[in-house]
Amino acid sequence: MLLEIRDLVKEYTHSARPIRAVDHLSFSLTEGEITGVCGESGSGKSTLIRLICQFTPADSGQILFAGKDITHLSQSERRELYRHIQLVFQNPFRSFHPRFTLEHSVRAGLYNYHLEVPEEQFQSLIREVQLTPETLRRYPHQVSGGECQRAAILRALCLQPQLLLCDEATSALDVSTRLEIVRLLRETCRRHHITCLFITHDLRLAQILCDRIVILHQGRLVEEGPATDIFQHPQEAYTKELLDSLL
Ligand SMILES: Nc1ncnc2c1ncn2[C@@H]1O[C@H](COP(=O)(O)OP(=O)(O)OP(=O)(O)O)[C@@H](O)[C@H]1O
Repeated sequence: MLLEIRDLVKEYTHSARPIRAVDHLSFSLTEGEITGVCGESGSGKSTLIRLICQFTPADSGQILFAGKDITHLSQSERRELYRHIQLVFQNPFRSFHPRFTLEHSVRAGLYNYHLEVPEEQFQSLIREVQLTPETLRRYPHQVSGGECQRAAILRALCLQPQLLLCDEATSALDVSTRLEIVRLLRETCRRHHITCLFITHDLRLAQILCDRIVILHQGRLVEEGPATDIFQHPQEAYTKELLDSLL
């Protein structure tokens, strides 16, 4: 197992009514697999990502990465962790500095970790994400959402992460671009043996992309299993409801 979530709990207490966004959640990610975490708005998907990345502290439970407890890390340990766990966000434009070219930002990811990718390999990765050196020399406002998201995938890829976390990484794109990015993610993860956690409310995309599916509802795990089982033989009423809403 590359990532294990064990009995994880996160409650937001500063609102009038405390909200348990993640409620005794347990599941794990097998190395090299793409797991889709699916649920409606408010089911706790983004909170889960924030907990894994340590953007917010867990109340209880454990997160293990490659067997190591990463639930509560120091700042320097967190920095080291981010080399191995890369994130692709929903809005590609917000994940790049507007005053730097895409290439500058992609290479900065490497400088930050004192890493070097031989130029030939860098050019090959650019081709792999179906960008051109010319597009990379542009600023974020000079490229399309799809191109910007490809650059975000390239930036992650350059660091050779073990785990890629995608938080609604295709939601801000139009339908055909969404499919292209999903295919790119699938091919890239397979080729580089990257484990992927793909957070989405879009079950159709999860069906195309994912090996395994975890269904969340109000912070709880409703059902999990191989994607084919979940889509062809859902066991839980809530999963059936979600699938019926696709028809
Ligand atoms: N910072 C916060 N403070 C208080 N409540 C929060 C906070 N962040 C999220 N919540 C609440 O926690 C619950 C889970 O939210 P979360 O954003 O994790 O769900 P989600 O499945 O990612 O939803 P969406 O798909 O709409 O982004 C929701 O009820 C939300 O209102």
